[in-house]
Amino acid sequence: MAAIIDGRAIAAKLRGRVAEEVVSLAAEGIVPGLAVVLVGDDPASQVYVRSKVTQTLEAGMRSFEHRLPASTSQEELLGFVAALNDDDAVDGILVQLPLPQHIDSDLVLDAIDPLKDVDGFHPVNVGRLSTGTGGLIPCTPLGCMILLDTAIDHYRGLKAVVIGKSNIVGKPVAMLLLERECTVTVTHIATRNLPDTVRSADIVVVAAGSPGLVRGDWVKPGAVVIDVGINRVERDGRKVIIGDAVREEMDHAAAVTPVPGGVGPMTIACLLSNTLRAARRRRGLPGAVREAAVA
Ligand SMILES: NC(=O)C1=CN([C@@H]2O[C@H](COP(=O)(O)OP(=O)(O)OC[C@H]3O[C@@H](n4cnc5c(N)ncnc54)[C@H](OP(=O)(O)O)[C@@H]3O)[C@@H](O)[C@H]2O)C=CC1
Ligand SMILES: Nc1nc(=O)c2c([nH]1)NC[C@@H]1CN(c3ccc(C(=O)N[C@@H](CCC(=O)O)C(=O)O)cc3)C=[N+]21
Ligand SMILES: [Mg+2]
Repeated sequence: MAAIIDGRAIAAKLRGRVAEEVVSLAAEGIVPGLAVVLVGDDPASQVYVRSKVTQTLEAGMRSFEHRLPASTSQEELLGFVAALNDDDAVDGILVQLPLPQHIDSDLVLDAIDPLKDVDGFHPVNVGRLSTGTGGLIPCTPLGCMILLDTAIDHYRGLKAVVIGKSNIVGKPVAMLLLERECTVTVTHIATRNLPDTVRSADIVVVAAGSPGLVRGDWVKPGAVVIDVGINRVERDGRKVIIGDAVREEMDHAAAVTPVPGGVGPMTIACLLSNTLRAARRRRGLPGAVREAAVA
């Protein structure tokens, strides 16, 4: 039987460590603050933003929630981000994606102060990740690595296959695996013979947004499967959330992450840990939780 990696429990532990560090920073008069900006009323985004706000407050940090109408212009949003950059109470800025069609999200991400970019999406942080020179690391990839660490002792030389090449998951998780000296293959919609490519993997990270894409016979016995996919589907007349891998077919894997309760909760815990890290860094204090979690 494959081990089920308990993302909820691991995320709760990480949030607990963040909360402890927040307490010790408070003794120095520092309270980290996270600003979350939501433009429009995408229902999934509203759910995520609510969890982020609640968990930020539970960790003892300040939360600044900004809900802007879908009609917000690009100029207005850029002005808003500039104000958050200048606000000393704000250590982290997250602009929830996707943004409405009429807004160029690359321009918005470019406008965020890299030191406050807790999503790790600014080109400076993307560059820092690719050169291995510090910076803020995207939350979902970071969460994937923390979960992988529970199942893998030695990454060096392992074959990792990443399904998906997005800027927010596929590419950065591939960079982190490469940093650990895995041999990394990044696949996407044009990849030929995806099943055979996946069959060669010791580590599979799937972030395609395609429910049930990865079948049991794609997965080598003893491989570890990290399922990033969040798909809302109807099953037996009920709305449920499932991942990109068929969990029931993964018994021969060494370990798999469930959906829900796997990568999702880690994403938010890593957001809190990045906010703490940004708060420390901005004040010239040495690093925070991340070093301990992903050495
Ligand atoms: N758990 C969490 O915290 C998070 C979960 N997610 C979830 O992860 C999934 C991916 O998110 P995101 O990266 O933003 O999505 P994107 O849609 O931006 O990227 C999906 C990627 O998967 C590739 N892809 C899609 N279908 C296939 C297929 N059948 N075969 C091979 N490759 C495929 C696409 O290829 P191509 O580029 O060629 O089109 C693309 O590179 C979604 O379900 C999303 O909801 C996302 C962020 C956080
Ligand atoms: N700027 C930006 N940063 C993001 O990090 C970002 C974003 N935009 N846009 C959307 C995606 C998606 N995302 C998730 C966060 C938490 C869960 C999560 O907590 N999932 C739980 C609950 C799932 C549920 O019930 O909906 C779970 O998987 O167990 C999932 C997905 C962050 N994203
Ligand atoms: Mg895309």
